[in-house]
Formats: sequence, structure tokens, C-alpha cells
Amino acid sequence: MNIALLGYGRMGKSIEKIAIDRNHHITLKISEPEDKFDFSNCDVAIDFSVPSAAVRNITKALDANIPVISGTTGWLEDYESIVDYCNKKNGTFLYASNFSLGVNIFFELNKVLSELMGGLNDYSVSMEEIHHTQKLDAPSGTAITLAEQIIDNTHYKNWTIEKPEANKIYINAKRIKDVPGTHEISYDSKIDSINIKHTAHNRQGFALGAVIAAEWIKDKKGVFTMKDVLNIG
Ligand SMILES: NC(=O)C1=CN([C@@H]2O[C@H](COP(=O)(O)OP(=O)(O)OC[C@H]3O[C@@H](n4cnc5c(N)ncnc54)[C@H](O)[C@@H]3O)[C@@H](O)[C@H]2O)C=CC1
Ligand SMILES: O=C(O)C1=N[C@H](C(=O)O)C[C@H](O)C1
Repeated sequence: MNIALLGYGRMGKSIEKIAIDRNHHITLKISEPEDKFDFSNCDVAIDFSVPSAAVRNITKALDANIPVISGTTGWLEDYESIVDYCNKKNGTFLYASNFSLGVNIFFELNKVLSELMGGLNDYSVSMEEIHHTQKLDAPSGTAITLAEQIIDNTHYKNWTIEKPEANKIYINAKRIKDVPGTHEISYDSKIDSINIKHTAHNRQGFALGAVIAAEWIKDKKGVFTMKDVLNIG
């Protein structure tokens, strides 16, 4: 498979290594806004860029009729318009806030736990996410996905990173040198606490998941999620 890497930073480079190990070829690398998009020798595009570039990168791939997956976070206010554009173009698109198998299992765990906790109003929920200091967005895309799952199953109506507030899930977004990604959810009452936590030890899980998603999506049409790829949940 010939892969276009839209974004060639920490994730682009990790994806390149894993893709080559799996006998794929990197035929296009984009790392600046002014780069030329020549998709003529590409089967699929993988966008791990910056929040301000994701919509343009995804649109360019859809315009060239190239299936595109995106792991870039911090641009989700435009997600629905990208879905509409993909459908209009009869194209192929997949976004995931987190491509690792471990976090996708953690999403399922979070769903089940929030269903169990839904009616138990003596517990309050909060979240902590820790990432490296170069991260541009806060909270993380993964934390937003986790918060949305909890909102679906409990009385919480929204999330906030500002300060703990009634009816809002407080997300404490910490930035610490070199941390690849840690997410912990806590339900606290006066009597006890329940905590679930995922810790990424490096970027390999994200990169492997992205390559597996690209292999899976290559010959499909439509809008997909990692649940479709991993067949879980
Ligand atoms: N969904 C997931 O599983 C994961 C998502 N991410 C997200 O992926 C994104 C990238 O993360 P990193 O690689 O760690 O960041 P990074 O900062 O190392 O790499 C981003 C790259 O994008 C390039 N870039 C800037 N403008 C661009 C443009 N117009 N077009 C294409 N590339 C451009 C930059 O030069 C840089 O090399 C972030 O949004 C991060 O939150 C990161 C890890 C896992
Ligand atoms: O920027 C990162 O590094 C990561 N970003 C993703 C997010 O915002 O959730 C996924 C992962 O946690 C690493």
C-alpha cells in the first residue's frame, strides 16, 4: 500500500516506521501549509498534523478521491462538515481521537462503568489527562471522547477544564515533559472511590492502530470509526 503522510512530526515518523515494517511505502510527506499535494501515487492518506491544518489536509485527500484517516485532535468543531463533505464526494474518512487498541478497550470499559454509575448521584466524576509539554490542545481528544461517553450515561451535561462545577465533568489537563498519554477517570463519594486508568508507555500503539486502520479502510467507501476497524463494542 502507498501511503501519504499528512503531518510528519512525532506521530508521522512513528507511523512511517511501522508502515515500512508492514511492507508499505511512504509516497508523499506533507509537513508545511504550502506543501504541494501530489496524491498520484497514493492509495491512502494518514493525517497526524496540527489542529489548524487537519480540515485542509482531509479535504485535499477527499478532493483527490483518496481514503483518509485522521488522528489530529483539536479541530472537532468541523467534524460534521467533514462528514457531510465526505458523503457528498462519495469518499472515505475515519477519525479517531485515539488509535491504540488499549484505549479503544478503555473506551468500552468507560461506557460500561458510566452506565453502572448513571443513577448513583452520591458519586461525582472527574478526569485527569497527562501529556507531554508540546501538545497544542487541551483537553486531549481522548479525554473529550471519554467525557462524551460519560455524558451519554449520567446526569452530567458538559465538561470543563476550568474548575470543578456542578453538572460538568472536571478534566484536569496536565502537561509534563515526555509523557505520551495518560487518562484516569475517578468516581468519588464520601465512602469510597472507583478509578480506571490507561497509561500509554510510548507512541507505538497509536501508530500501529493508525496503520491497521489505513489497511482496513483502503478499499471501503463511507465514514467509519475505530469501532468498525476493531469490531469491538
Ligand atoms: N488519535 C491518536 O491516536 C493520536 C493523536 N495525536 C494527535 O496527532 C497530532 C500530531 O501529533 P504529533 O505528531 O505528536 O505532533 P507533532 O507536532 O510532532 O507533528 C505535527 C506535524 O505537523 C506538521 N504540520 C504543520 N502544519 C502542517 C500542515 N499544514 N500540513 C501538514 N503538516 C503540518 C508540523 O510540521 C509537525 O511536523 C496532534 O493533534 C495529536 O494530538 C497524537 C497521538 C495519537
Ligand atoms: O498529542 C498527543 O500526544 C496525543 N493526542 C491524542 C489525544 O489528544 O487524545 C491521543 C494521545 O493521548 C496522544
